[in-house]
Amino acid sequence: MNDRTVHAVDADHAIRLCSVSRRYGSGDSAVTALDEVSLAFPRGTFTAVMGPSGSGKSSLLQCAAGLDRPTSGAVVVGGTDLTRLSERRLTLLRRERVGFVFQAFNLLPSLTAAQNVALPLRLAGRRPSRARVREALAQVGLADRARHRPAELSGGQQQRVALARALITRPEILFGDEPTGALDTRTGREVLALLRAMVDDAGQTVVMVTHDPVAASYADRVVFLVDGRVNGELTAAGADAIATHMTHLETAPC
Ligand SMILES: Nc1ncnc2c1ncn2[C@@H]1O[C@H](COP(=O)(O)OP(=O)(O)OP(=O)(O)O)[C@@H](O)[C@H]1O
Repeated sequence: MNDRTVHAVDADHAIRLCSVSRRYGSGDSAVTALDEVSLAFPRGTFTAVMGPSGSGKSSLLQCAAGLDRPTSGAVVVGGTDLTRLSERRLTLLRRERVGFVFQAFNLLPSLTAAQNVALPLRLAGRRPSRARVREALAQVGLADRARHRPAELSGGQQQRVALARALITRPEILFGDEPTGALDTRTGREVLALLRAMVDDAGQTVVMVTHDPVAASYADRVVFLVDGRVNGELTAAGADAIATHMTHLETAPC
């Protein structure tokens, strides 16, 4: 690829992983969690990452989000290779250009919903306007709960506050690690519908690790990992087709 092609590719993709490997430990106890994974996540798309336990899903998310450094390979976010950044610049990039939601909502209990949402901007030394916080809460349907503390909100509402907090910096990409794992079925579906709407209406890029075929069916594309390698993908697939594929991966002989 020449420079011009590289720029064109990066304009179309929120993030690219190029031959990313992550090894833990050394010698006899060394584990290869990711083995030369190359993947691109086009802007404005929703990707689910699935695979058997231990296949490398969390390692992939951690490396892609700049929370962990690959042993080798490159992670390119908006034209910047994360693996070459100093810790300080990596922290800044993560804070401003990447959003996260986890299974645990990780809200600060003593702060109101609005204060929790404003936190990433405050940590970045910026003073968030009330309008911007209100807009983020309205985006997740919680405009009327701004002054409530987490204990006064349902699990689904708390996860929506966490989503608003992740989106307040207008990140290039939003990562979710089992974001509906702690929610009941109906509430989980509401959060998934919200993620889908963020992609369709706001052009957000979303990458989500999940074990749930129904959750994965909200995505445009499902990428499957096995033993730290990409092992196929499905596009616009329903939950039944995704579940069948997963069963096949889990029962296939090595
Ligand atoms: N800090 C670590 N030190 C050593 N090995 C690790 C570490 N983190 C992960 N691993 C190993 O790397 C491999 C991939 O782990 P990872 O957590 O990425 O898988 P996963 O697909 O997310 O699993 P699960 O679905 O069970 O959460 C596993 O064999 C795991 O034991």
